[in-house]
Amino acid sequence: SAPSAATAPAQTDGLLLLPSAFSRAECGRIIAQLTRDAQPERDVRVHASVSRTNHWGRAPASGEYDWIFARLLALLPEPQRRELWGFELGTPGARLVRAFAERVDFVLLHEFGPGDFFDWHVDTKPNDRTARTVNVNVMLSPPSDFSGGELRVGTATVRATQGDVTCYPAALPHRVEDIGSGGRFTLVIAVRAPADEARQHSGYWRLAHANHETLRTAAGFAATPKLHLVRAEWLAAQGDEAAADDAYADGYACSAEAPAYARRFSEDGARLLAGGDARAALQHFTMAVRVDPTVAAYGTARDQLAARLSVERSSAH
Ligand SMILES: O=C(O)CCC(=O)C(=O)O
Ligand SMILES: [Fe+2]
Repeated sequence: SAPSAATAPAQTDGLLLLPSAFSRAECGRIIAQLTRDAQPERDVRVHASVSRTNHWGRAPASGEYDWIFARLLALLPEPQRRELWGFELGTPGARLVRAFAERVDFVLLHEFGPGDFFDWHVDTKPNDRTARTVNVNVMLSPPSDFSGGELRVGTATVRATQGDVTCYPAALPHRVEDIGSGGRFTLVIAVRAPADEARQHSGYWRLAHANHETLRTAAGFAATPKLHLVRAEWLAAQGDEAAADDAYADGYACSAEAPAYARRFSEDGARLLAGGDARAALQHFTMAVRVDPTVAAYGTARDQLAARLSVERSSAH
């Protein structure tokens, strides 16, 4: 049988840890169960910044994973079972496991080998219709099996050992550090709300937004283009286009390709101007200046166009 959690789980705004939830043998059983049926799927997307192998599980309601769900629920104390970042993980009683299974969007075994990684991302944003809420992450490999590969969630770095479970909101930026050597297996259990709208009323977005704001002040944020990009997409999903543009600009500006991005904005702006769309051109010139303030010509182009537009505006009155 599995060791039980020695201490009550620690929950911060972004993380809930269930140490030693599964024994070594059970971790092996999970890997065997998930690699038995499905064909592995190599998932390498440069622009989504991921490199890993997926082993997709069967339908969560199939009953195959009930023993895993039952363990998680047994280790979750009642208050957190009822409310984890605004969501209940099932109703108490005999139907607890079945109710939880209905809340599971998918079960997925991740396999990371040497050179694999998973850059900063969120798994859900406002209005994306996924209803995703909580990610449950079971570390299936012992630390001696691989180097690198730490899970980072918001400002926290998770030092999980085999059998440990980490729960966190799917809307909080997270990342798997590059794997140096060996193999890293994790089981991902993606939990969702009964309906997408439920997240609106639960305070889920409010909390997620607070987490994004906290992360923004963390060391390393300012110089990490991908974090700015994730933040920009988050703000855009919330409908805050102006703040999103600022975040995009910050992301381009701190990337190694900043001069090339700025040149592209400048060229696109010139094209838009030639095509008669002066407003959009001004936006592009403004981005060029923000992304690479060292090129004086971008500032000149922006200032001249801004002056011209303001003259046109005042003479129209
Ligand atoms: O730890 C992992 O393997 C993946 C983490 C992740 O991004 C996720 O579970 O959504
Ligand atoms: Fe994720």
